[in-house]
Amino acid sequence: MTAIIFDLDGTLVDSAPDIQAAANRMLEGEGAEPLDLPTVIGFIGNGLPKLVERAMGARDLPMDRHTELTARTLAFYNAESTARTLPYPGLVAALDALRAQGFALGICTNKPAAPARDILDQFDLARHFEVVIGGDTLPVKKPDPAPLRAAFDALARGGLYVGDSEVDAETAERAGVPFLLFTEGYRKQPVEALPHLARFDHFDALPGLVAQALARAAG
Ligand SMILES: O=C(O)COP(=O)(O)O
Ligand SMILES: [Mg+2]
Repeated sequence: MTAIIFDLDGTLVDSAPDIQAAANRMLEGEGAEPLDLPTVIGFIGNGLPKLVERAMGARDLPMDRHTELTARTLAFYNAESTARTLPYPGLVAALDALRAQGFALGICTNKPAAPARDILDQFDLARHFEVVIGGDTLPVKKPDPAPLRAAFDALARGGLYVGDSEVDAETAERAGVPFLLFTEGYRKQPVEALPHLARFDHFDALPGLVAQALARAAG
């Protein structure tokens, strides 16, 4: 049996507006101007500590202040991680179809594991996934391949990675795993710039694409 591991932010759920709200509450506390949504989307992908660093921009940020602001942003986010977040259209039907075909599903995200699980619970998605590796599950984050390898190891099988970003494409490449690119997420560059076996713009297409991709990866 094959495993399919998914990224979370910008892949399964459009979560940027809640991330923006948490970042802006932190910035407000610092007396700083709020960030617009495209700017925040550009900061997503390398995990929350990196997002806080980017949100604070050129401001002097010693390590203990960074730790404190990251904790504060995470607390704001944990308190409200789903108010403005939505799964992408067709997601549940695609997950049902993949599980009916016998695939084991998992998550490998740079989002901390606690809010990742809250989001999965809130949208009744948790039942689809046998493993959740968050950005704070291991000492390293994507694009280090270790979190993705840990997800496959937990399911004791190989397979495909599905994600939306440069970070995901690099992670898959470094892990030696075929990558499927969801094109409606938070990617910064054109699709051609990201190594991928195949891509899709709606979850209705995913089950068929997985079958094709596995045939191509095998052939
Ligand atoms: O938390 C982030 O920066 C990105 O999260 P993701 O890995 O689910 O896209
Ligand atoms: Mg993502």
